[in-house]
Amino acid sequence: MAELVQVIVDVPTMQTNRPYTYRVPEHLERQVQPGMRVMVPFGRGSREVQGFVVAVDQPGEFDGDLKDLAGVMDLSPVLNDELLKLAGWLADQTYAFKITAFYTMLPSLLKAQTTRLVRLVDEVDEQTRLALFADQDELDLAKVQTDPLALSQLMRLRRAGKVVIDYRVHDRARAKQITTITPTLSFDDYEGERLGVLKNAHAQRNLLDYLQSLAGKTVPLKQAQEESGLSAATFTTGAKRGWLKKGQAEVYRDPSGALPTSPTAPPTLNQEQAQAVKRINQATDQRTAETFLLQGVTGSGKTEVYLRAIERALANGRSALMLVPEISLTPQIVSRVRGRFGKQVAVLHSGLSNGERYDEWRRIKRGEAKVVVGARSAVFAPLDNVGLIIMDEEHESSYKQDDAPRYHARNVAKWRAAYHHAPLVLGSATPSLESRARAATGLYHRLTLLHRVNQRPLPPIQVVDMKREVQARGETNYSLPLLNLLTDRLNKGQQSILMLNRRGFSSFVMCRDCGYVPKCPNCDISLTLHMDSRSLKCHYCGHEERIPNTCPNCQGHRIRYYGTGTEKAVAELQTYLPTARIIRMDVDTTRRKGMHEKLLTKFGNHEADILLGTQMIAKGLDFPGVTLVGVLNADTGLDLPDFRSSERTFDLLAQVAGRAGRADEAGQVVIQTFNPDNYVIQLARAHDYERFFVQEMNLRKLGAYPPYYYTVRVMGSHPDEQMAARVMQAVRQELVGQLDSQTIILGPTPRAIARLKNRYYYQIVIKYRHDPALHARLTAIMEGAQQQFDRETQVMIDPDPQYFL
Ligand SMILES: Nc1ncnc2c1ncn2[C@@H]1O[C@H](COP(=O)(O)OP(=O)(O)OP(=O)(O)O)[C@@H](O)[C@H]1O
Ligand SMILES: [Zn+2]
Ligand SMILES: [Zn+2]
Repeated sequence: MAELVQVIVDVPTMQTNRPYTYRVPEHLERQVQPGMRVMVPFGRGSREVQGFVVAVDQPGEFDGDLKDLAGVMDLSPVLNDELLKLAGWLADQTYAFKITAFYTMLPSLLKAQTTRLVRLVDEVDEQTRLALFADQDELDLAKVQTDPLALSQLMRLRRAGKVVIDYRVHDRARAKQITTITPTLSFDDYEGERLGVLKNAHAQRNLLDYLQSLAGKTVPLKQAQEESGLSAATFTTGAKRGWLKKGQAEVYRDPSGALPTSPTAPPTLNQEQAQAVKRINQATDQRTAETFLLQGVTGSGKTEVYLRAIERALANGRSALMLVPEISLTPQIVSRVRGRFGKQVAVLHSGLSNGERYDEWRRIKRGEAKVVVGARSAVFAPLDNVGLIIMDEEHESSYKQDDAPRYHARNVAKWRAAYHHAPLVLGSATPSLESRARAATGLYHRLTLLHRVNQRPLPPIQVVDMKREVQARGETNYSLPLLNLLTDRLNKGQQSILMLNRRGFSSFVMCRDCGYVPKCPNCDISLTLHMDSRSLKCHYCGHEERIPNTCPNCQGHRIRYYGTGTEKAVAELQTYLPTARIIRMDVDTTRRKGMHEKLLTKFGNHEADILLGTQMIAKGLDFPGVTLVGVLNADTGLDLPDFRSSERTFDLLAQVAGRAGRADEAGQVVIQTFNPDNYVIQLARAHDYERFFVQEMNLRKLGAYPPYYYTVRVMGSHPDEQMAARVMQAVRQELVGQLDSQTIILGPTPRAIARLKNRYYYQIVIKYRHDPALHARLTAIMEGAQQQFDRETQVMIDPDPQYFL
């Protein structure tokens, strides 16, 4: 009767996307658990690959054909039961390989082939210590793989918490160590030692004084040197004389060490906030997996509501997960959460080094961090006993991952909330239409914050028609009304924020005279510019036309690729306002780590008058000194070939306008546009999300777009363009007639970036309302693609795509 395990191997192909059975060698029996990584022989030649144990079977008859596990990578599971289940669901929902789903949940350090070090962290009996570790306090796990006795002893020590396992790729990725010193003698014994020290050996005498003052306490060597003023060499001498013991302590890298974390006293909640907190806390207490939509205008104090709700979850002995769109863009939120909950907070985001990320992940896994703040992938944080999940700015498209697994963090959050019986709070000033619609049908519980805190008004918005400005003064980024207000703020010593929207840079054309943007005659969305073929294409239906020389609307000759750079905008502004101190913020100036925070801190300290940046400045900033916000080009983005372009533009305008007048001084907003009458601009000007919602829903209904329809995109790629097109034609044929009568299949069309890494991409878009057969059909198509065509064929499926380019 041999023990058998089911293993998903790290061979990401369609054929290997299922568990393989392995026999557990005798010395590992009853040691291997689901969620552990193992090494297994695989395929022809039986090379060793990494894999994840997904199940341990009841001991069964030994089957001679089965291979043995080659070894274990972990002494305890890296994925718990919840995350294992979640991975299975994720792979299925997003049409991804199971192995890809596993790796998505883990810090990248655990993905690579790493050296695994077992380290002693507690006293063990001398015999075991010598036998296993010789005179070291760490050992390479690979070296004892073939020693059954040693392995089982280590697993026992691991369960007793006496050893930990560390992964080493490069040195910097290890758990960070510092040297410590510990006094070894009693106060009186140090007095005795004094007698043996030469009169003029001042350093050693001072060392004895210092050691006495420690009263047995362990301190970092660096701190000891600073406090005593003694050199490292003196401490080494002390160690040789037996006065102190040197040791190693593990410290966590602190990814947000630079952020201010002054403890903040919570303000008294206003009535709207209190009401929202009360409802959420009720659900937390009663452990109901209810979804709330917290719809609060900018500056209404949503963050404070989150903090109070987290407080309640913690008070109930549970943990909390808070998702934010992109942490490096919202350092202020992180510092507020840290300010409230201190060391209990772990921060996860893409800007961390591998080592930092791994440290934070371990702190969470060990239960040392109970609150996790992080961007998209933090939704997989290995928290136990989750009592609350928050998703700030829930409408942000960055919550959807573009690569496999193509998941939306909102759906994962929902799954985990249900698993833990915890409420999920979706917060936004401008909810996604999907979420707002669900709140309308009662699926979500809607909570509103209609007013800014302290009843400050939302800032008035002036819309400036740039067509007239450009006619009167020639090409410029700055209208007269905006320049006048900027000058006024400069004179008053107040600050301004200017946004240059670069979304969709150069990917469409627009008439500079009348604002006309060519649209698809079939789909009513803007056409995408293809420079290679000098044509305009529609990505839904494949319609194609030449770039016009004259404007079909006004017969003007100034058809331009739309877009303008921040650098140019700053230079132009400086000519109008030579004395203004301007900070430029875009991908170029924030590429270096920490620069984003630095620039914001500088602006916060009023070391600059104007912050000019791309849409990265729109989010979450809370600067009391800002009384003017200007949007230089509201149109960019408005006419992108995407049914969500209006929604995104509205969101962005509402967000950026929300940065003005958050403190005592009233704010003012200027929106420059070539389309002043566009309903998106008009409703943003009126701060009227609710009317925008109603109007946009009507358009979505007419166009059969989400949230009335679900969408899924099927992409096929091949090194040969003909083949890529043929594959997608065939996929279409397989679906036609097999789906619900209301289901719509569009395409195939070439993708905007039709060729990537020497592969050609074609896609079809499927729109459906209710189609129970679709999921299984698509899964089958993906699984069968390589057999049906050739090995070079790839079929990828993207459920609910955020972009269609
Ligand atoms: N009850 C309160 N009393 C006084 N001040 C408050 C209260 N609640 C929040 N604030 C303060 O009001 C400001 C705005 O709050 P907050 O940033 O939470 O709003 P928000 O809704 O998250 O805004 P946005 O969506 O624009 O980022 C913050 O400086 C916050 O400290
Ligand atoms: Zn025109
Ligand atoms: Zn079209």
